[in-house]
Amino acid sequence: MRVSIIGSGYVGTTVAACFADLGHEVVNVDVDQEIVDAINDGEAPIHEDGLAELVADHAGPDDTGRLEATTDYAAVLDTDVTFVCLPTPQNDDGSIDLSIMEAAAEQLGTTLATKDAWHTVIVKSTVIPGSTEETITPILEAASDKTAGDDFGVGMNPEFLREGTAVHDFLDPDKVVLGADDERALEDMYAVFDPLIERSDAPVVETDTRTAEMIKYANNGFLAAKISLINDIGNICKEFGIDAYEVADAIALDDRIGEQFLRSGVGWGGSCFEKDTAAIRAAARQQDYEPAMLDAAIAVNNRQPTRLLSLMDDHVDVAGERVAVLGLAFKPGTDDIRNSRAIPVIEGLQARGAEVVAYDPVAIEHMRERFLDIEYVDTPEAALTEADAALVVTDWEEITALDEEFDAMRTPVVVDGRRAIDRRDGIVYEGLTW
Ligand SMILES: NC(=O)c1ccc[n+]([C@@H]2O[C@H](COP(=O)([O-])OP(=O)(O)OC[C@H]3O[C@@H](n4cnc5c(N)ncnc54)[C@H](O)[C@@H]3O)[C@@H](O)[C@H]2O)c1
Ligand SMILES: O=c1ccn([C@@H]2O[C@H](COP(=O)(O)OP(=O)(O)O[C@H]3O[C@H](CO)[C@@H](O)[C@H](O)[C@H]3O)[C@@H](O)[C@H]2O)c(=O)[nH]1
Repeated sequence: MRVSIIGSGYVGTTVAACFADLGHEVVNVDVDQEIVDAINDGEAPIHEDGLAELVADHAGPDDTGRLEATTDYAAVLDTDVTFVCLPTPQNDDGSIDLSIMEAAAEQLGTTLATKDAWHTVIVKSTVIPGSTEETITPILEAASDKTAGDDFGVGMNPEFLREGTAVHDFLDPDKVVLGADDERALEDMYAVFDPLIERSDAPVVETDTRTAEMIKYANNGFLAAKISLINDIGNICKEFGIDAYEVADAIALDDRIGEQFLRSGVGWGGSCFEKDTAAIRAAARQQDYEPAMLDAAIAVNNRQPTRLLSLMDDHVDVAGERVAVLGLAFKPGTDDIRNSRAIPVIEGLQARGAEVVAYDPVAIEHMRERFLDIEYVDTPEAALTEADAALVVTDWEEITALDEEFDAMRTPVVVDGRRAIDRRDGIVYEGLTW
């Protein structure tokens, strides 16, 4: 199959490299020349485990020739299907901002106007139910002067990969959701996904585009709420002096609960949970429905960094004192700091007049753009030296391995938001939920 992919970020580049690896001929279309040049040089434009190898295998000088990139939308004309992997950010009121999708649909439709053969467009971006059918398809029809279902197909295929394990998640998914409103579009989606379905044995969910769109929000809403529920339970455990991790291990033995996403602590961050829960809440309110559970999930998540800071306040007044923040990325394995819990933690420290010194193995450059006026150091030891408190925000391996490094602190108060550090003599240790 010849596949074009509009948007070459976390999702678009991963999907393109994986499809090339599965034997398809793939072209990435992106407005960013640097990203396009990187791919054509055989280099991954983002940091994802296993991605550099795949891009090097299929694009660049000694490649299989199955992956290339361009800024020119005309490249879609030489392909059979187009995946749209563009950003779907939020407006100030939390609702979805579809303007990037709309502009791209217009450009794609105008390009497809000159194609005589059938073509299928598949929305992979996370979009509110009805967006593909009521917004994207009419723009494609108007710009191409063609009719969906007769001249071209439209599908919706939500993506469930996680940052940090994107290549693995894409190649070995728990499920593949194929949403289509016409038979031919569904056939094209199968033609692209068959090698993946065969290799991974993943169950396929066949549905319409609106349901496919909702499945993505339900998936993320459920996972975000699951973490908030274990955080709520964890906060109660802490009040009773009970270890929430021991409780979580026990409830995980119930198949109906399962063991994943039961790590309580400073809460969820990242590019998706916040914007997707906000977008589906806003959409629900537009339908006059009050999404009480999702509201609560967000409220609990916002509370966790405040609880971390107040546990620190119980032991030390940090005004004018040095405080180490260990971990800045929203989770280990990525340099992404979008909605990282480190942001409210640093804001809280600054509000207390603390001198903040931050460490992260890969995310410092990104955080420097957010906070110019704090100190960044290359090692956890440097952050801890002469510190009056240490706050653990991301459970990187080099942070969980810390031990005697805490001896260099002036006042050894350690408040752990990720259950990364072992309690031991010589430090005043507070776990957020244990
Ligand atoms: N990041 C994730 O882990 C993840 C997982 C599942 C789903 N999603 C969803 O997938 C979508 C894409 O997310 P992402 O994280 O890959 O975004 P991203 O910001 O990493 O990448 C988007 C890319 O689109 C390019 N772009 C912007 N406007 C363009 C245009 N008009 N034409 C061509 N290219 C253009 C940008 O240059 C960028 O490279 C979003 O809807 C997101 O919610 C993301
Ligand atoms: O038990 C847990 C599990 C995760 N987290 C936190 O939750 C956040 C999100 O983690 P994760 O889901 O692993 O990362 P994402 O890359 O944001 O992936 C989510 O968002 C993507 C974008 O929509 C979806 O595709 C994925 O399925 C979904 O897991 C991070 O801050 C984690 O530290 C916890 O606090 N406790």
